[in-house]
Amino acid sequence: MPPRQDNGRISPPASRRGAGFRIHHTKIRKPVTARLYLISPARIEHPSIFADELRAALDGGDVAAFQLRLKDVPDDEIARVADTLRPICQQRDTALIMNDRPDLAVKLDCDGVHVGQDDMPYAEARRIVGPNRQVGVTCKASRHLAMEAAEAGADYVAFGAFFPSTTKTVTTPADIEIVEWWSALMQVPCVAIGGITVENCKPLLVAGVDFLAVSGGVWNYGDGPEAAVRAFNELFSAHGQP
Ligand SMILES: Cc1ncc(COP(=O)(O)OP(=O)(O)O)c(N)n1
Ligand SMILES: Cc1ncsc1CCOP(=O)(O)O
Ligand SMILES: [Mg+2]
Repeated sequence: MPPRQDNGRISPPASRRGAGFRIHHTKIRKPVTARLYLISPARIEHPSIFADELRAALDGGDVAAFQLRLKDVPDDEIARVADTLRPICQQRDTALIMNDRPDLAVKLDCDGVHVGQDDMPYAEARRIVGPNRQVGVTCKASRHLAMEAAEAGADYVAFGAFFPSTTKTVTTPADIEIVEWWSALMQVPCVAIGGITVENCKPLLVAGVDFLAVSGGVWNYGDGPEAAVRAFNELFSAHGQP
């Protein structure tokens, strides 16, 4: 007989656990000091080469989440990349978040999904991923969208873009003041995104942001991704000290 889990669902032995069988997913919880939420490059041509880059980045320090954001890429290619990167994230307790696609988040055993306003409503994403995976929602610069998403049950709300981004050029500009307002009033964690770098992130930390979502600021950092993650974490610790 396979072992029973607390919630009564049957789970196969660890040796036979594959995609879709994990019940306990890595959660993005409200942190005491800010944490890094890493976003993948939009294309990953060679998963095994990128796997080494990701390992190095995660060796630089704490990373709460890694979002697989592959744009205009066929599902089988996304699956190949996810299968290569999933164990790396799991070993380090970094939540693996699928961008745009709740169906793939389930199929590829991710810890959650991120949906934007043009992807699908929060409720639809939640229906697809169920209660145990995380759902984050893009709220751009809108207090209204953020309150709506949080009220509906989103695990985090994302504001931005705070700075010009070379990763996504068409964005809605957001003011740091929205982070200040959100973190003073709300318990649901907030993520800031858009052109964030080691050099420009300090005002977001001062405003009380929970997570910094960063792509170019890590992958294109002069001294490499590992140094970038280390530098972000040093800023988080310095900011967290009284
Ligand atoms: C953490 C986080 N915040 C915002 C976004 C942007 O999502 P969306 O508006 O759907 O744009 P695309 O990323 O799909 O181009 C995000 N991906 N992650
Ligand atoms: C997905 C997304 N949404 C708003 S800006 C952005 C890109 C984030 O990447 P970068 O950190 O390189 O600006
Ligand atoms: Mg999207």
